[in-house]
Amino acid sequence: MPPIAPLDADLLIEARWILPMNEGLPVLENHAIAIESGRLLGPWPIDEAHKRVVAKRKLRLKNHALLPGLINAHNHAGMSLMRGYADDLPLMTWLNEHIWPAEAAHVTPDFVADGTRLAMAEMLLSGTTTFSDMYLAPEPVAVAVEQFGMRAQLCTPLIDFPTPWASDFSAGLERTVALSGRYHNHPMINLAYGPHAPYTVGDDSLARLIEARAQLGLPIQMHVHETADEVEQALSKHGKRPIRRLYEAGLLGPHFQAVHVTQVDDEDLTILSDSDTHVIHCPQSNLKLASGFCPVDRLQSAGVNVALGTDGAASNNDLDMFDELKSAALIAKAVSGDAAALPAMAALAMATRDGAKALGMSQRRGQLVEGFDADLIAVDLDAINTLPLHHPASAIVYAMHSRQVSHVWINGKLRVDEGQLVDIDINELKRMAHAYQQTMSLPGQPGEAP
Ligand SMILES: CSC[C@H]1O[C@@H](n2cnc3c(O)ncnc32)[C@H](O)[C@@H]1O
Ligand SMILES: [Zn+2]
Repeated sequence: MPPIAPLDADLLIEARWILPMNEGLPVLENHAIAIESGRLLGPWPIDEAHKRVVAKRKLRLKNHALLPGLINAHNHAGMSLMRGYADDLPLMTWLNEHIWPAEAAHVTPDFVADGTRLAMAEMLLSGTTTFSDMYLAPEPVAVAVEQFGMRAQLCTPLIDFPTPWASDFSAGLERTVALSGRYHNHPMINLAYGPHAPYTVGDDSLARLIEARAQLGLPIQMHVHETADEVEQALSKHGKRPIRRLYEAGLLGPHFQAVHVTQVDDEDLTILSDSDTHVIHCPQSNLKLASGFCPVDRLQSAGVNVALGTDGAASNNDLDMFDELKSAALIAKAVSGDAAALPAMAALAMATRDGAKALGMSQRRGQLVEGFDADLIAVDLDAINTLPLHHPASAIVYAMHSRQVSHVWINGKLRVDEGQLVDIDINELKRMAHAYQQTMSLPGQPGEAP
């Protein structure tokens, strides 16, 4: 047998554990993985890796686990500047009386860019490499995403009333065409349509969206069945539940990402499963707005792909996907009455492989396997709260804190090194957030008697 020619690599990472999140691969112990030109090589046992790879640099992470970068499948990144702005309210009061008036008063393209930069710093430090965003000015978000070196699906805001972005739904569709021309085949940015919700998008607009999609073929992300009230009001207004209305309009399918989905009857379940529609679960936002509980176990048992998102920082109030996946795992057990529901590996899959599937990226992201994009993170498990360590997935999901994220690579580039952002001035971001705190100060807060 002729000797195998060694492979060149930019970096070889040795780790105590690797969680490839591939259905055929177990958790690997004392393995190494390499990065070459933004792609992954390996993984192999450490000894074999040294024989196979000639690397420009090597990194030894002896107490760490490597896993795919987390995928936050639903966010409104610009809303980070509204963190804590209107707490302890139900969804429609929160939106109608607080958030939409605040957006009308404060949201400009600069506000969206600044809020997105703050959000991306928080997401990078807590291990997110890809996020989906639906907010009021996708153009400055795209510029900020390129600056920070993250990956994003940008959902263009489409709603039946004027926004700072577009005068109406049709104008939003036209701007989507322009944006998709600019970012077609972009390595870091994907576009999607972001019709806001069934209660803000009428039947005419749904029909226009279907016509428009026939040309661009983009995915669609929409808030759907967020609360019981939404479903009841739709029954009075349209005589059918929103999932049936969207299905009859011809909108559902493997390109459709339904966010929240706390209300699911048997017919909804059949529609979602038969149409291969994806569900994006946002457990902490649903808890905080008292919106309800997404029946993750029932959906997954019916074959529905469920991804995970934080929603915006105004309803969460953070963008920490490790925190989110722990909440998802615990709530799934309580809601189904089954402690075996959503075990640790399945919760991690929701935040990685299943997120990639929902966003149409599963051929290249969400797993640590040869040829996939080098979007990966290291977590240091040698901490008081993760010892003793019987199983890395258990430690990561049930005990770890996101401050244990030590390294983040996206497209092979180091974005977090030893827990610090690379090439991003965190103090400048803090000063910017403080400045918005002054200009957006709320009457009577803080310190006002309750
Ligand atoms: C059209 S841009 C997005 C729009 O959505 C609003 N929003 C933020 N969080 C939620 C939520 O949980 N349900 C419904 N709408 C939400 C946001 O404020 C923007 O106006
Ligand atoms: Zn949302």
